[in-house]
Amino acid sequence: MPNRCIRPGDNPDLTKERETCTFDTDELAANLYGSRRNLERRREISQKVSADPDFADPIPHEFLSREKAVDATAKKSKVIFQKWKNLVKPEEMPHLVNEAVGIQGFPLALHHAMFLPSLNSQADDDLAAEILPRAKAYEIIGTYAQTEMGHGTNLRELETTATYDKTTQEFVINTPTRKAMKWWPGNLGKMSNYAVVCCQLIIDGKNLGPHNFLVQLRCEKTHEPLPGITVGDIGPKIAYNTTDNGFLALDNVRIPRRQMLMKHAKVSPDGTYTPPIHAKLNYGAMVHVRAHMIYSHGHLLARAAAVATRYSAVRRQGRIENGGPEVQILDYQTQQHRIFPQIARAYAILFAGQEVRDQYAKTLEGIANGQADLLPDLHALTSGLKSVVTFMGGLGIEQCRMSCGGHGYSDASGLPKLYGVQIGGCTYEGENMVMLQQTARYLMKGVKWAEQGKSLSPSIAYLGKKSGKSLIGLKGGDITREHEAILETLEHTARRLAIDASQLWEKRIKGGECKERAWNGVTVEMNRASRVYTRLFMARSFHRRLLSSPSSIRSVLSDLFSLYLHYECVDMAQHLLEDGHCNGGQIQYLKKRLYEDLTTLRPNAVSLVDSFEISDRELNSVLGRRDGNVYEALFQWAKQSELNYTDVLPAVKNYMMPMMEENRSKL
Ligand SMILES: CCCCCCCC/C=C\CCCCC/C=C/C(=O)SCCNC(=O)CCNC(=O)[C@H](O)C(C)(C)COP(=O)(O)OP(=O)(O)OC[C@H]1O[C@@H](n2cnc3c(N)ncnc32)[C@H](O)[C@@H]1OP(=O)(O)O
Ligand SMILES: Cc1cc2nc3c(=O)[nH]c(=O)nc-3n(C[C@H](O)[C@H](O)[C@H](O)COP(=O)(O)OP(=O)(O)OC[C@H]3O[C@@H](n4cnc5c(N)ncnc54)[C@H](O)[C@@H]3O)c2cc1C
Repeated sequence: MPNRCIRPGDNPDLTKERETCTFDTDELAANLYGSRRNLERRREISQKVSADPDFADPIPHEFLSREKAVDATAKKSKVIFQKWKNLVKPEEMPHLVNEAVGIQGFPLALHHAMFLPSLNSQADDDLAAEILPRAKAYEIIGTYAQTEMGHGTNLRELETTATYDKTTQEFVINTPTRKAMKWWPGNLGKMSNYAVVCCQLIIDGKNLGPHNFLVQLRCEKTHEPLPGITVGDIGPKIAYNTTDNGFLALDNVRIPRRQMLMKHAKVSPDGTYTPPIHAKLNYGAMVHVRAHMIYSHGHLLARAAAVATRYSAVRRQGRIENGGPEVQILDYQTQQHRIFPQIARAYAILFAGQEVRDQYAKTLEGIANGQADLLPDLHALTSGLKSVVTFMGGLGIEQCRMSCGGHGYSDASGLPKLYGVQIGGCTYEGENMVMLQQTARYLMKGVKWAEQGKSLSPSIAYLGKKSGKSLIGLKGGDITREHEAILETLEHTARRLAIDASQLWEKRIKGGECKERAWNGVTVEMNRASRVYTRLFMARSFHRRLLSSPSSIRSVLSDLFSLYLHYECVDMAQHLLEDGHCNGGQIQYLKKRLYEDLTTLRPNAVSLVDSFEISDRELNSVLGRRDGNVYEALFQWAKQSELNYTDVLPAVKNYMMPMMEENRSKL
C-alpha cells in the first residue's frame, strides 16, 4: 500500500518502514483533516510558506536571544497578517501560523484566541460595530487581561474594579493593590494597545461580580502607555518566550459606559443593571479557548510522536539476538510501549478536539438565539477535556523525549520546546485540578438526575444505564465485540466512580460537615470521576470516528483503537478492579492484548505518524525530519551555536586560560 512520503535519498531504514505500510497514508491524513481538499490546502500552505523569503530564518530561533526571537516573530506576523491575510481561510490560520512562526506565540495570538472572541460574543451591537472592524483589520491589537498577581483561579475574588460614575456615564477602572495587578495575559506586555479587562463591576457601592470592559492601553500613534497605565513584560518562562506575557496596573482610568461588553449583562445610563440569561456568559472567552485548545494540544503530542517514531526507526543501538545486527530501537518492546500509545492518544485527542469544536459551534448558535441550555454540558466537557488532554499530552511528550535518549534532551530534537508549550496548558484556562472540579459538579447533578429518572444529555447518558458484568476477555475473537465490551466496562467504571464520589460527599454532609467543606474532603475522588468521564468521552469519540471511517483505513484505525483501549484500561486498572467489576485475569488479558497490539502496529508505526502530515518546517526537529538523515543534520545544527562563532571564547580567554596559567605557574 502506498506511503506517499517515500523519496530518493531518504534514510534506507525509514524507506523500508514506509514500504511495509498497509494503508494509504493520504487517505488517513484526509480523514484526519476532514477531506482531500483540506489535506491539499494544508500541503499548499506548507509549501508556500517554505518558499516565501519573508519567512526564511537565517539561523534557528533556538540560537536567538529572547528580544531577537520576539523581533523575528513580529516581523513574520506582519507578513502573515498583511501579505497572507486574504490568501487563507480563518480555519487555515492556525496552520499558517504554526508553519511560519512556530509554537511559542506571536504578537497576535491573544488577539485571535481571546480578544476577538470576547468582542464577538460579548460586545453589544454598537460597540461591536465600532471596534470589531478595526480589530479584524489589525488597526489595533488586543488581548484578554483577567488573571491578577494574587488571583487567577478564583475569579470572584479578582480585585480590579470598574466603578460606575452616573454623573459622567463612565466606568472608573482601578487596580487597588500590588497583587491586583493583571499578571500573565499573553501579548499584554509590549504588543497590545487594547485589552478586554476583567473587573468587578461596582454600581452604587454594590459588587455585581466579574465583567469585561474594553480598555485602551497605549496611544495608537506612539504606542506609549496612556496616562494612568503601567504595563510591561513579566520576564522569561519555561516556554512561550516569543510571547510577551504582561503586567498591567490601572490608576483610576476612565472609560465610556458603552465600553463595557454589554451583549448579555447591561448597565443603563442611570446605572440600572440587567443580568445575562446565563450567569457565566461573561466567561465565554475561556470556554472558547478550552474548546479549541484540545485539538491544538493533540497536534503537539502528534509532533512529539512523529519525532520519536521516525528517530527510533533510524537509530540503531544494541542487539536483540546475540550475533545479530544492531537493531532499530523501534524494535524494542519498551520503546514501542513508550511511543505507540502516544500515537494512539494523539489521534484520540485530535478526534475529540474536532467533536468538541462542533459542539461549541452548536452551543454558540443556541446562545445567539437566546438559549444557553447546551452551555452546562459544554462547560463540563471542555473543563474535563482541557485537564485530561494537557496532562496526558505533557506525559506523552516527556515519554517521547526520553525515548530519544541524549539527543531528545537537545533543543535540536524540538521536544523540550514542545513539552514547555504543552504543559502551559495544564495551568492556563484554569488550573487542571480546579477545572476537573467543575466537571465533577456537573457529574454530581447528573447522578441525581439519573436517580430521579430525568433525561440526560448524551455526554452523561451512561449515568442512567445499568451495569452488567464485564465481558472483557469473554466475548471471543471478534474485535468489534471486544471494543464494545471495553467501552461498556469504561462506562460502568465512569458511572461507579461518579456514584461513589457522590455517596462519599453525602456521607460527609450527613456527618455534619457543610456542603463546601465536605466537597473539599472528597475532591481527589471527584476529580478521578471527572477524568474517567472524560476518558470515556475520548474513547467513544474515537469509536464514532472508527465506525464512520472509509473501509480503506478502517483496519489500521481499528488496530490503533484496540491499542488505545487496551492501554487506557491497563493504565486505569486500579479503577477497573476496585469494585470487582473486572478481575485480575481480565487485566492480564488486557495486557496480553496490548503487547499483541504493539507487534501488530509496528509495521505501520512510521506511516501512522506520516499521516499527521506535519512538514519538516513545522516539526522543527532534526531528529524527526521526514528523510531520516539525522546525523549530518545534527552536526550542521550544532555548528550554528553562537559559542562556535570563534574557536576561543572570550569567557575562556578572560577567565579559564588565566586560571590555568596561574595554576601552572604555581607548580
Ligand atoms: C490564530 C487563531 C487561533 C485561535 C485558536 C485558539 C486555540 C488556542 C490554543 C492555544 C493558545 C494559548 C492561549 C492561552 C491563553 C491563556 C489565557 C488564560 O489563561 S485566560 C484566564 C483563564 N482563567 C481561568 O480559566 C480561570 C479559571 N476559573 C474559572 O473559570 C472560574 O473561577 C471557575 C473555576 C469556573 C469558578 O467560577 P465561579 O466561582 O464564578 O463559579 P462556580 O460557583 O464555581 O460555579 C457556578 C456555576 O457556574 C458554572 N460555570 C462556571 N464557569 C462556567 C462557564 N465558563 N460556563 C458555563 N458555566 C459555568 C458552574 O459549573 C456552576 O454551575 P452549577 O453547578 O451551579 O450548575
Ligand atoms: C502560559 C500561560 C499563559 C497565560 N495567559 C493568560 C492570559 O492570556 N490571560 C489571562 O488572564 N491569564 C493568563 N494566564 C494565567 C492563567 O490563566 C492562570 O495562571 C491560571 O488560571 C491558574 O490560576 P493561578 O495562577 O491563580 O493558580 P492558583 O489558583 O494559584 O493555583 C495554585 C495551586 O492551587 C490549587 N488551587 C487553587 N484553587 C483551588 C481550588 N478551588 N481547589 C483545589 N485546588 C485549588 C491549584 O490546583 C494549584 O495547584 C496564563 C498562564 C500561563 C501559564
